[in-house]
Amino acid sequence: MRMIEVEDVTKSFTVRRRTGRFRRSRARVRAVDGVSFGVEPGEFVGYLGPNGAGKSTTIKMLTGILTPSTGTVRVCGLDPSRQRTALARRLGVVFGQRTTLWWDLPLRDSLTLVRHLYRVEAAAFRSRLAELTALLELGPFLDTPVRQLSLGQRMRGDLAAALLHDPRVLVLDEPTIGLDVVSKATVRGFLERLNTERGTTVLLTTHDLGDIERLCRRVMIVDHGRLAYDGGLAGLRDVVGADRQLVVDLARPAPPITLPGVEAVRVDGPRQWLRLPREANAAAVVAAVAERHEVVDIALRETDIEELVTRLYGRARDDRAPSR
Ligand SMILES: Nc1ncnc2c1ncn2[C@@H]1O[C@H](COP(=O)(O)OP(=O)(O)OP(=O)(O)O)[C@@H](O)[C@H]1O
Repeated sequence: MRMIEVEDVTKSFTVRRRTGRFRRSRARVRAVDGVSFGVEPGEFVGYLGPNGAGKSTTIKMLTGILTPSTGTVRVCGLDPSRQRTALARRLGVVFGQRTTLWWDLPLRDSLTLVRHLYRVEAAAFRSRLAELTALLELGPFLDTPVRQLSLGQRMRGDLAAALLHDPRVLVLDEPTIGLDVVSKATVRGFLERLNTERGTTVLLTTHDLGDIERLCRRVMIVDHGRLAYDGGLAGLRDVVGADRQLVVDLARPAPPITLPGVEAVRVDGPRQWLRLPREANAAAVVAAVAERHEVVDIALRETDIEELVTRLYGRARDDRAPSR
């Protein structure tokens, strides 16, 4: 059974717009527009898109907070909006922007309350709490009130709360937002282990491409409510048609290097940046450059993921421009 199944789902909202000084009209906004995808057990999937693309709306439909306007959603075989209580036992949810913990209670007491909400047995709770405390390094602040925790500590506490009942699927909305480098690394390392060692299925929305590169074997990119891409990171390079760059350090400054199919896109003293088409044989280009010039150092760079995603967002917009 697939862990998540989304079939031709749309979600529209009615919004009121000012159309004149005293006039308002109602308009329908399609936040999610015909999205379909499936997630298999044990997958780790990234859900990316610019602001307002429809990510949070999708997550809310997966967790049962919102009901789709049309189409069907199944998580662990259940209809989230109709079987929310049954689903809660199989699903963990973390929203980076808000906490599910009680501000005035020490973290330990908050987690005990969560234990009762999910009806986790005392023995299972003890061993699970001990395990999560070790993995997320909660020990030093288990007895601190939640309001006194740093953002990174609170996020680790929220992860523990979402996972106390050992759900099969974990849905995360921006779990690393605002975290410093060390906290990010802890959270990412934890999620990676959860997925590889426990087999928990994870769906993650983020604007942080570092999260995606570190964790996700598959990415879905949504733009204007539609899926613009669904596949591996390597495939994204092919879809966007990304070039590679050869950075060449010569012994001394020289005019821009020209070779068939290769273009010097930047020259800075003895350093030149050459654009290689994807199909070019990098070894042959390196040999040709070395034959003509005295080369001190050479590096081959793939277009980074930030650039790929920016290009894909731009392309999705260009595709739609004529119909708007
Ligand atoms: N309750 C609502 N009522 C009206 N419009 C809404 C509502 N919720 C979302 N929208 C609109 O739906 C669209 C998608 O919003 P959504 O929050 O899903 O985007 P997002 O991809 O999560 O963005 P971000 O990265 O900024 O969180 C936006 O145009 C938003 O204004």
